[in-house]
Amino acid sequence: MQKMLVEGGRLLNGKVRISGAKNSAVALLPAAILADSEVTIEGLPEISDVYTLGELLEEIGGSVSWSSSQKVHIDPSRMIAMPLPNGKVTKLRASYYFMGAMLGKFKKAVIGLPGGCYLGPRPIDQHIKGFEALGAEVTNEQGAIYLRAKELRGARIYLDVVSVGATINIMLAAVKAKGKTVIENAAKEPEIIDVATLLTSMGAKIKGVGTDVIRIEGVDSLDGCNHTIIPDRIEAGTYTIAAAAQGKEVVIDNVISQHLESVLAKLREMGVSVEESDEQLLVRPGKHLKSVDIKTLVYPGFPTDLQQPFTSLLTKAENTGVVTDTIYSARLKHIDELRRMNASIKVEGGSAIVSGPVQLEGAKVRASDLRAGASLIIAGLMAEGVTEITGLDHIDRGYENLTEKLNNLGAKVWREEMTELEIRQFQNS
Ligand SMILES: CC(=O)N[C@H]1[C@@H](OP(=O)(O)OP(=O)(O)OC[C@H]2O[C@@H](n3ccc(=O)[nH]c3=O)[C@H](O)[C@@H]2O)O[C@H](CO)[C@@H](O)[C@@H]1O
Ligand SMILES: C=C(OP(=O)(O)O)C(=O)O
Repeated sequence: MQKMLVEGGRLLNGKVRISGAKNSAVALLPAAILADSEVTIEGLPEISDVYTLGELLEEIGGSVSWSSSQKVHIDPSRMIAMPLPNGKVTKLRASYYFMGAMLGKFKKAVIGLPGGCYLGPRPIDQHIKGFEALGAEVTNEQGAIYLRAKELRGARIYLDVVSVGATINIMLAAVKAKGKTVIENAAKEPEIIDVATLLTSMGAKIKGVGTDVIRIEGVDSLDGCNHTIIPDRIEAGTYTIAAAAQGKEVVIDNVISQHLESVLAKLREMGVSVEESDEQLLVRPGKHLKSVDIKTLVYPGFPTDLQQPFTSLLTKAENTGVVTDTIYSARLKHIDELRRMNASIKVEGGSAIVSGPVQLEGAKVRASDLRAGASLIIAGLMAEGVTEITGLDHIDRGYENLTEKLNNLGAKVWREEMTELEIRQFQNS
């Protein structure tokens, strides 16, 4: 088991290239199950979630071959409806996409309840509501979801909450259902459009993605295709926030800036200069950062996945900023760790009230989830002294070559093996 060490105080300068989007990748890979012939996906991020999903595709009989570290060929022709009640499915959130994809292809599936970041309860009732509306019988038996259908029939499905996962999962099941499916109050995240683009290249008939009403006309079969993934807006946002916190002049390369408008607007309000050009952002922090309030919302609002990194930045800003996460009200586990680093943050009525500016100090901290990890790394870059971060398996689920990318920008970040005592302390805490 490893820990990460961050020596604070160095200014970030130079260019960082953004990888393919995690939250697209983790849906595109299961979507390949639906095809009858080879699907090639290019630009995949080198992260553990992607490798785990590749292994799961092999477990159900898929042939998965890599022609480079970012390009995979999936031949689904020998896949079977193998039950996956436990094991690797519990290591990540997106294993829930095996439900929609296997239901669409085989009309049956057994999938253990997903893992992923613990951000408070993360129910999947809307996914199940959608599958049932399409004609599936769904039961929960000993922590695994059993789905069976004689046939899937298109239906009108209104989502009670706007959910990325439910929108994609229902799309996956509906593309091969008989007749028309309408998903109302659908989520609009760019990753949903990316998945619909792949499915359309496979022969699916989908209209309205990117709006809150998606219309799908079921087809009998889907073919293989080639697809290139979109850049990761959350990784891009993380480096943009890091540059605002501790940068001189940082170019964020391979980014679709429209995907980050809500975040860039808040950074500009704080006094950060962000210039947008083709596929790049040039970020220069202002001399004095002013605090702002942020409230996370569904896309195109401020993304919950950047709330934690942004909280770290606010410790450097003058005055008080209020952070409210309306998607995951309990996504506040980074706050105690930031306090260990001398941050002045109060939690009141579910909001974090960040007072600044303070000089953060290096400390031993734990990443309780993926973006808490990003938040602590950004705090470490700003801090005086060395910050030691444990819980790296979370960070590795979502950030490709993070130490290398930061060091290329002039940071000093490295990983070390933990001692047996440190591992015991980590496991018992
Ligand atoms: C793999 C992936 O893409 N993960 C992203 C996805 O997670 P995920 O797909 O799990 O998140 P959702 O969009 O589904 O969740 C949004 C909100 O709806 C609630 N909800 C969701 C489904 C459901 O059936 N019932 C229900 O009540 C959730 O508890 C949450 O409060 O979107 C989140 C919100 O942008 C991001 O933080 C995650 O990074
Ligand atoms: C919460 C996240 O991921 P997951 O849904 O995969 O746990 C995230 O990417 O911030």
